[in-house]
Amino acid sequence: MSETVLRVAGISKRFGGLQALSDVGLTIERGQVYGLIGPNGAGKTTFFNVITGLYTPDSGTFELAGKPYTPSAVHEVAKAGIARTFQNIRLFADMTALENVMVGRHIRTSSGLMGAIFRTRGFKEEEAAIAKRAQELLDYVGIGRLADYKARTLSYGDQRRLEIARALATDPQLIALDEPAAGMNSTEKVVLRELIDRIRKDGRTILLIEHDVKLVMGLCDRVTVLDYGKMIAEGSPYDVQRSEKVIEAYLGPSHKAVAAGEKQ
Ligand SMILES: Nc1ncnc2c1ncn2[C@@H]1O[C@H](COP(=O)(O)OP(=O)(O)OP(=O)(O)O)[C@@H](O)[C@H]1O
Repeated sequence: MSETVLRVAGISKRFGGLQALSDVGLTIERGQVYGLIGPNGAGKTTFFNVITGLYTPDSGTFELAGKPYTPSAVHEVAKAGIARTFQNIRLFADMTALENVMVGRHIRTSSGLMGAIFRTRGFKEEEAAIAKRAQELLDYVGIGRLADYKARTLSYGDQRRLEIARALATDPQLIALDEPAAGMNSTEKVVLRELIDRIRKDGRTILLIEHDVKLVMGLCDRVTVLDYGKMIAEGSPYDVQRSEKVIEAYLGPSHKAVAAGEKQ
């Protein structure tokens, strides 16, 4: 039986005179890769920012794993179980790859500030466990050998993978990836696709904003398409690619020919 991880409804967000989101809602089931696509400025990142507590919506209801949640603060949202990456990579540039992942893990630790100040035995044991888990996650995303390198020295593709490792470190119910393939070459995209597939197979649930239509259509179970802040389609990749509204607003007429060709 399917189990809902995220259910949001009626999200609206206005910036001055601009209605960035109008009555947007979606439901993501456990184990799905869910795609959010649309033209530039459609409201995808605003949606991410709302569900992760960076922006306060004007309206909307939120439920994570069956419990209502209020995305009021980023830290609280991470604790509740949503982790994310950013379109413009946000790593601690002068910390090592390992340390960056350890930071993600710290929201699940218990020793607290006093333990850190007095370096209690409990704190040291916890730190060792966190470092071990962080190394495992670096290995998992394929950059284990770079653990001791400063984040800023990593290639673009490796920095994106490091962001994913850091997000996974919080043991999220839902991992939200904001354009993970941006700036990647085709080889890096293949590796990324395999990684996202593996994360899903290992039981995680993923929300993906991505402009690479091939990647989205190949990976996602469901897709929502936004245009000017409104939902213009929701469904399987197969159906969404054939929606007239989506072709007109986003995919373009050449895609229509491709989709028609596939049917034959
Ligand atoms: N903090 C803000 N203040 C004012 N306007 C904003 C703010 N954030 C986003 N917007 C506007 O809201 C609209 C939606 O932007 P958003 O970044 O969510 O789109 P997007 O679909 O993520 O686009 P892209 O694919 O280019 O990243 C745009 O017109 C943008 O200029």
